[in-house]
Amino acid sequence: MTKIGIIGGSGLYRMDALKNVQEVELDTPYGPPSDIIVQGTLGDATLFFLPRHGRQHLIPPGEINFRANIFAMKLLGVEKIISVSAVGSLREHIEPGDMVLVDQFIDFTRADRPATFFEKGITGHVSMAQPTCPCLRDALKQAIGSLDVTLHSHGTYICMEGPQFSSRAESHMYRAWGADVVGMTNMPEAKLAREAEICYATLALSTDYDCWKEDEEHVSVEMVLEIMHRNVENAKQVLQVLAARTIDAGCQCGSAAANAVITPADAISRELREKLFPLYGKYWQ
Ligand SMILES: CSC[C@H]1O[C@H](OP(=O)(O)O)[C@H](O)[C@@H]1O
Ligand SMILES: Nc1ncnc2[nH]cnc12
Repeated sequence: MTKIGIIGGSGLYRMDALKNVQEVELDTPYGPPSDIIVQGTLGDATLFFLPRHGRQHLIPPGEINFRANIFAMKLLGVEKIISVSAVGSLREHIEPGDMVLVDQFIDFTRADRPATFFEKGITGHVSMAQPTCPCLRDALKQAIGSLDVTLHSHGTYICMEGPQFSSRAESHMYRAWGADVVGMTNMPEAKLAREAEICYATLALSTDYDCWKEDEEHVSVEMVLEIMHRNVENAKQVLQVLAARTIDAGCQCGSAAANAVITPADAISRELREKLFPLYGKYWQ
């Protein structure tokens, strides 16, 4: 059975459709993940659901322990992660309620978000040229195709620091930089998934026009949650359809770190090798 991790964002805190549900409480070398992970079956897949802000939305974007979340998914054997995220639209044609299959990111986070597993005695550089998994995106595209939802099958997500929403000048700047949607959470999540050799794709739900569009009301939490409540069932439906299908395995995500580590294995301390064994042990046998 394919093991799929779902990282739920604003407005998606549970997945009631899961069968054979078990709650998994895990710890990682980086601390505990955002919440208990709910494991269950859906169609032909085993799903692991983790709300990135916690079930009660206690964790703001800048305080999410992204390393713990991704490491926990790896410990559970997750091979593919779908990030479900609320985003502001930076383009007229991406309307609130639309879905966007993000394929590129701009990391504009600025505070202290630990963004790598390669530190303190090991150096590695993975490629982020194609930061999302083409096979997983394709499977999501097919699944969304069966619903009555407007889908944009490409899009660049700029990850801002937050937690405040952007100023109008920033919103215009993101547009000038080529971003299509804005959010606060997909970085460093996507980078860490790549380092952990887990396929990653973002199912973004457009909830607002941020604040660049002067004929529209500027974004507010109320607006985001209202649109999310109306559309979260669609996102769950997509996951249900996806879980019933076979996802093409032709991507390179599972070996993303194969040639990334510069530090020779015998120069990495035993302690560090033990810590990172769930991620890179296969290269150190
Ligand atoms: C509640 S509005 C801002 C909030 O929503 C998005 O969260 P997520 O990506 O987890 O759905 C955005 O990134 C902000 O964290
Ligand atoms: N306009 C916006 N800016 C940042 N994050 C968001 N999440 C949803 N809408 C957003």
